[in-house]
Amino acid sequence: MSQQKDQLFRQLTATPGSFTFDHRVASVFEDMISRSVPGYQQILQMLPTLTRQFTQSDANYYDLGCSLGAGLLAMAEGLKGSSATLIGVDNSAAMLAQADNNISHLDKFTVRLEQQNIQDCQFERAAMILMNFTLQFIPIEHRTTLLERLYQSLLPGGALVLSEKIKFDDVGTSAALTNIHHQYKFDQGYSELEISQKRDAIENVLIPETLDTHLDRLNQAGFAIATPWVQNLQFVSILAIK
Ligand SMILES: Nc1ncnc2c1ncn2[C@@H]1O[C@H](C[S@+](CC[C@H]([NH3+])C(=O)[O-])CC(=O)[O-])[C@@H](O)[C@H]1O
Ligand SMILES: O=C(O)C(=O)Cc1ccccc1
Repeated sequence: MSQQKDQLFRQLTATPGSFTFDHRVASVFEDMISRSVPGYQQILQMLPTLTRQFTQSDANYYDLGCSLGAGLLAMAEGLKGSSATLIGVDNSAAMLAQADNNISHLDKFTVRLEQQNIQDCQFERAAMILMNFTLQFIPIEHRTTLLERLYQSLLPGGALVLSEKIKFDDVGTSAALTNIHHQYKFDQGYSELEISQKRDAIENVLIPETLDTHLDRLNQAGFAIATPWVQNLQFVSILAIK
């Protein structure tokens, strides 16, 4: 990946809610997400194992909001030797242009990238669906319908891996974890100005919900099992099984 260091928020330019997945974000995204989301690498590291566990024959493996393709690469690693179709969906052309480059060596599998809003996609015969920090960008009122459609598209025993930034009802808990997260970003080399500008830019763009809201929605959608399997501060990954 020809990625650069994320310095997008060094200048005083960000306006509230201005964050978009344009070419500037795409060109630094790997660095941005690694230094902003504690536990991101930990989730990716375990994905081959999860994928291996949920492999089924003649099935599809989706990465929704695939960005640069990190989830597709991790799932492909778990699928070694099996016949499978990997499908990455993202609505950002800038992200997909780089993803295309990053996945070009995966010639053992059928791999497809689709530039689409995931709300408009058809899904079928899914053994595994990954939504690694993507649902948080979908308007709340559309999340239930989307998860119900994902559930319908999964094969019996299929898995949804849903990673999200979550919020907390308790003010004290929320403040404590937010402060540690800011300290984490500071320790990763972001300045106070960068941290506060990024916070403003993603306000009302990234809309977190509580863990209970996510688990309730998954149960409502029909999932037999829905459980967090990784949590690092306010970043949680849920495993839901049909
Ligand atoms: N409606 C939508 N339709 C399609 N794509 C969307 C939509 N909304 C947002 N996106 C896309 O979802 C991705 C979210 S980033 C995922 C990281 C990746 N999963 C990773 O594991 O590296 C997470 C983050 O930035 O916090 C971006 O590439 C958007 O273009
Ligand atoms: O940077 C943050 O504070 C986040 O919450 C995570 C994030 C990571 C990448 C894009 C948008 C949000």
